[in-house]
Amino acid sequence: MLIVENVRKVYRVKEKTGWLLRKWTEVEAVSDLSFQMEPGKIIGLLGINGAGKTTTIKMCSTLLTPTSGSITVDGYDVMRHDRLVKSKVNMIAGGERMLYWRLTGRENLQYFGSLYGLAGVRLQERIDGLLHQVGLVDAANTPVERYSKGMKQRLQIARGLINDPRYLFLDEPTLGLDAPIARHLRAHVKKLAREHEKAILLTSHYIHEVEELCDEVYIIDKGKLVAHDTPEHLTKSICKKTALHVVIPTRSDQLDHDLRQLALRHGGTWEYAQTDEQTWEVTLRSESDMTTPLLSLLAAHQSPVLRLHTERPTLEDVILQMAERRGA
Ligand SMILES: Nc1ncnc2c1ncn2[C@@H]1O[C@H](COP(=O)(O)OP(=O)(O)OP(=O)(O)O)[C@@H](O)[C@H]1O
Repeated sequence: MLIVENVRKVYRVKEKTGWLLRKWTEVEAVSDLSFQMEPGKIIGLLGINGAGKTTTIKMCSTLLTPTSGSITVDGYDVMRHDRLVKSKVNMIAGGERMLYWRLTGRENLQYFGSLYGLAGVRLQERIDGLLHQVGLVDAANTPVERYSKGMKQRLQIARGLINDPRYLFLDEPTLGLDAPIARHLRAHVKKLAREHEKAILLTSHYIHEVEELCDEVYIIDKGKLVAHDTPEHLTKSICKKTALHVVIPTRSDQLDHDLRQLALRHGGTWEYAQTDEQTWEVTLRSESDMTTPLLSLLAAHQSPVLRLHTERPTLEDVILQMAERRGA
């Protein structure tokens, strides 16, 4: 297990206060944060503002020292046993950083492997296995500058797995990738957790990706934990309202009145939108299901129903709602 307990990180920065005057100020990037990562599970770390995600990942992977609190990896403190911890963790970032473009895919992996003390036959076998796993065997001896975006990202994965880490941090792994490549990569991430028993922490601005992959989600704002739950529970507990959309051919004053009454009785809201010259879309939002009373009401008005669909809230709605509440 990787256990983060009451961790705080304060950066000291020099600020200009006058023509030649400078003073030191403190920025609290992470405040009293606690969470856990366990093999086989994917957790999401989502931020509302410049929330402290990167700072947290850097502390967990020994690149930054926490100001206070503790981080342990399989019982080893990240600062006191940093060499041992380094062999158990790794990070994969999105975009095109962290690779040497002039070197081939294989040479990149040889270089990064050597940083972990790997060499000889053991390193070659590991590289062959990883190139196979990410589908880059044929491109192994091609310079990375000739790789497509998707190939570079697959090489990033191989690089992140070079030390066979138990704990893997994925920082925006699908940033800038086309939809089919991103989908392929998500499937690979799932496999790493479910079949290879990796403990994965994912940060992503693509909320649907978090919803699809993560077993649990931690939401942080300005370094503080504001919510922790499964994506489903978070959605249910924070965005309770389901939207019911119905398309009808006519509207009348009496129908408007009755729809308003229906929405009020269910503690919900209602609105109309003209979809084209002949049709109207009514949207009713409420915590309770209004499908049956709505259909009865429309039947009583002898109004045909051209289309009806229900829209359940998503994790994206949760984040937007939280950001609005906190004035982000
Ligand atoms: N080296 C640094 N020195 C001073 N302040 C920093 C430093 N790195 C980050 N910060 C500040 O700490 C806070 C958290 O930054 P961090 O990069 O961890 O957030 P983040 O959630 O990764 O943001 P984003 O999603 O925008 O990358 C921000 O207020 C940022 O300005």
